[in-house]
Amino acid sequence: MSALVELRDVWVEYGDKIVLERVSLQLAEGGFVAVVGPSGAGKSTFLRLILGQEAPTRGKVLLGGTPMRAECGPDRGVVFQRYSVFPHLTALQNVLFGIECAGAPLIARLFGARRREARDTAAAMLAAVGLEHSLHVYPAQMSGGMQQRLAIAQALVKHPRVLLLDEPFGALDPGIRLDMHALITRLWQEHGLTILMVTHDIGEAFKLGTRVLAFDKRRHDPHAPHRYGATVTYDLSLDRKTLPPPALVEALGGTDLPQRDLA
Ligand SMILES: Nc1ncnc2c1ncn2[C@@H]1O[C@H](COP(=O)(O)OP(=O)(O)OP(=O)(O)O)[C@@H](O)[C@H]1O
Repeated sequence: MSALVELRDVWVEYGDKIVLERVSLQLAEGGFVAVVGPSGAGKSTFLRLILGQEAPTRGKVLLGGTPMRAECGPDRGVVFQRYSVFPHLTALQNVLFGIECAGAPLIARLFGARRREARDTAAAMLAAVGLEHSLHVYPAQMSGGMQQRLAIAQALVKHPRVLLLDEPFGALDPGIRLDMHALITRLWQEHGLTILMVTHDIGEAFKLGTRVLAFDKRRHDPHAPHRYGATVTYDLSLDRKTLPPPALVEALGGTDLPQRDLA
């Protein structure tokens, strides 16, 4: 069986600046892959490649064995750290909009029984993320955690083959982050999702991921930092006993022990 996502010797360059180089990897269906690396290592660029927002300058990106279309499709959902939701729409309207776009791409509006069905689906998705009492609330009236729950509902309602999360919990307070960890783990298990999550928090990566990818530069030219790009420096499949290698913790400038359950 082919991998859900495959990168073959992918490079991303802007002019003479190399951001990513020689990235080859496969992502299996059903995995929860956490992506870490120092700031500027190309983690978001990697996510944008899989989202179809960015095309490789060399190499290939395949989705389900076929070359990725250079556009964001409904088969990929995305949640960013902030601003993933439409501020002028209520929670229900935000999620409903996603269903209407998929069901009626030209006018983004459904009518009659189809609209009622879509409304029920949107309300059920909001209940699944714990927002059943906030259907008619606007994002500006919500806490950061509620907005991220809404963004996740909005992404999931289209049943994406891959859910891409770019620092989704980075702006949240520690307690709310723990609630969100529990939520995303439950949704991943219940919906059989394939998740790719960028995080700056190595503890979060090792707690949630079934696999951790670290991006960094293998080669440096101090006189021309743009000359070499980042690539995958660690690719770790995790079981419950896996701890981050000390060299990786040091590379990320962190000393925190991961919160992985080692019982
Ligand atoms: N459109 C662009 N033109 C030129 N350079 C770009 C462009 N987009 C990204 N870059 C550069 O690519 C590099 C990687 O950026 P990217 O945002 O992918 O890194 P990152 O690992 O996600 O960083 P962070 O952890 O700080 O969010 C950076 O040096 C950035 O300046």
